[in-house]
Amino acid sequence: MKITVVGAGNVGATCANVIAHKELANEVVLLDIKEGVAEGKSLDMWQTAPINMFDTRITGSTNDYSKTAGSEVVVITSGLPRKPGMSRDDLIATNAGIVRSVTENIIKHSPEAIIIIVSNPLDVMTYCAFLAAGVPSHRVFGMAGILDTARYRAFLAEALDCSPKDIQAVLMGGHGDTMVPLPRYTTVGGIPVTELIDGQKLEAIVQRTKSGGGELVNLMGTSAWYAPGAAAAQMVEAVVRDQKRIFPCCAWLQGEYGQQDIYLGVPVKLGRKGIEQIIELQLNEDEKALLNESSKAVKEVMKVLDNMNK
Ligand SMILES: NC(=O)c1ccc[n+]([C@@H]2O[C@H](COP(=O)([O-])OP(=O)(O)OC[C@H]3O[C@@H](n4cnc5c(N)ncnc54)[C@H](O)[C@@H]3O)[C@@H](O)[C@H]2O)c1
Ligand SMILES: O=C(O)C[C@H](O)C(=O)O
Repeated sequence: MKITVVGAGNVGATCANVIAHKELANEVVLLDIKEGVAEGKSLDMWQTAPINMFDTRITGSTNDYSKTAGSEVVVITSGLPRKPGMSRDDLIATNAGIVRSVTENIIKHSPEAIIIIVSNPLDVMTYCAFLAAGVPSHRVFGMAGILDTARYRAFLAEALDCSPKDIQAVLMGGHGDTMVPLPRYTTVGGIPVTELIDGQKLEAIVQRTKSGGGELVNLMGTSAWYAPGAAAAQMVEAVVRDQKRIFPCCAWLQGEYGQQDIYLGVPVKLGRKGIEQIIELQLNEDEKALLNESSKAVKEVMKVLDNMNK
């Protein structure tokens, strides 16, 4: 088993580190365009192996895609992160070109790979990779929902003074301000969250979740990496261990939820084949309206990409 992580920046390096710690592969290749960065970080990580007791071999490469050949799973994190005052959508002009060329190189050397996109704006970069890869959509999907629900679950655990392990949640829509956390599908040890917290507090947590990425950008001057890296690694784990886990992921919709030809966050089953099932919830009218609003926002950014590709 060989896994490649493209982009050895904050998210990519964190993701590769988690993959190695969990021994999800025999080999992890970290690739970056910046001379020496991937080699340096992978050497540093490899030197933690005798301390942290793992034997996954981590190697680095400066843009030599032949080193990634035969990868079974590839995580793409290459691209600019946003700075305070920017939206994720502002990154499209730079990141679309990066994601397209990276995907083309990856698929040339690993035609059977499953590709997980992390670069922002997430939903549209996943669409961009899908177009560039020319492989079935169950093999190209994006990471956002695991991160967004992790934030939501962490905020709830704090408010309820309980373990985050006991909080289960679903969140749908695009990875932006229009994302749709779903309190009706949130439980704490099997108990509906609405029975444990008052409506106002819950609404405040929903709002904080929607701007959770921006909160961190404002604190750090760049975007988050520990939770994003761990979230992408959790998706890799579900695939390589064929766990058939149910996660919210950014998936290509062909009629599900009334959405056509769009990458959007929905609950899916993740296993060795990638997205093995899209799960359709019976949303109520309010939830449907929020999802439609989010889909509209993503479609607007997809149009920008389509115009760039003309
Ligand atoms: N989906 C999510 O939930 C989520 C979460 C966090 C970050 N992100 C996004 O992930 C991306 C990376 O974030 P980061 O914090 O790691 O940024 P970073 O700047 O720390 O790292 C990005 C890396 O990409 C590399 N890179 C640029 N062009 C490349 C190319 N053509 N080929 C190979 N490598 C290339 C850069 O050299 C850099 O090392 C950003 O677009 C960010 O917005 C998404
Ligand atoms: O907020 C960002 O720009 C990065 C990422 O999408 C996040 O949610 O942390």
